[in-house]
Amino acid sequence: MIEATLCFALRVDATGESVDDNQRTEREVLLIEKRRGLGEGWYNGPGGKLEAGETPRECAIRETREEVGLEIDPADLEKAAELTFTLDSEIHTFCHVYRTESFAGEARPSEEARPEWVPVEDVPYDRMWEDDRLWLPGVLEGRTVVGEFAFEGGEPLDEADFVEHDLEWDVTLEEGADDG
Ligand SMILES: Nc1nc2c([nH]c(=O)n2[C@H]2C[C@H](O)[C@@H](COP(=O)(O)OP(=O)(O)OP(=O)(O)O)O2)c(=O)[nH]1
Repeated sequence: MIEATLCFALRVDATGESVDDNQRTEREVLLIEKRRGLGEGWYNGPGGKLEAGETPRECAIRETREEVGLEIDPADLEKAAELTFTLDSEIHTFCHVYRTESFAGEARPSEEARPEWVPVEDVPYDRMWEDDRLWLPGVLEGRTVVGEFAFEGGEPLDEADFVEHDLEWDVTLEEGADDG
């Protein structure tokens, strides 16, 4: 089983667009266009596989730094979801999902990722993993979720068929003892 992470950074953008002379503010999420590996060409949050000895929280922070150059304090990461992806009835990947509204630095591209701030209302679900439209909107609203997503058709996971899912919302997500 692969253990992996995703990290969704959120900010409020004052667009300055006037609606009846009121300044409109818009929440934005930092997505990446993945340049290689699993999910290449699709949008996702920064993230990736845990390295040996690393906690999920440390992994989410490292991957966000490596892929887009933002620095996040561990205390500012909020656990938002735990997602299990099965492939042909076996657990393929367990993914820890975090969100944060506090970070330092400006997003910059890397070999793995092209970052893009996207209005939360305009997330390009048609260019993402098929299951994301089921859980990411709630996560971006601040909810928590535990989900299981079944894929069939053999490796690689991103070419398999998404066949069924189960979601439990607004759960308390326990942090592991080493994932403080
Ligand atoms: N949003 C979303 N992300 C997913 C799904 N399934 C899935 O594995 N992921 C994530 C978990 C990981 O963050 C990422 C895959 O890990 P990765 O980016 O390290 O994979 P890779 O093959 O590119 O590995 P590497 O070469 O960088 O080592 O994709 C899904 O259905 N939706």
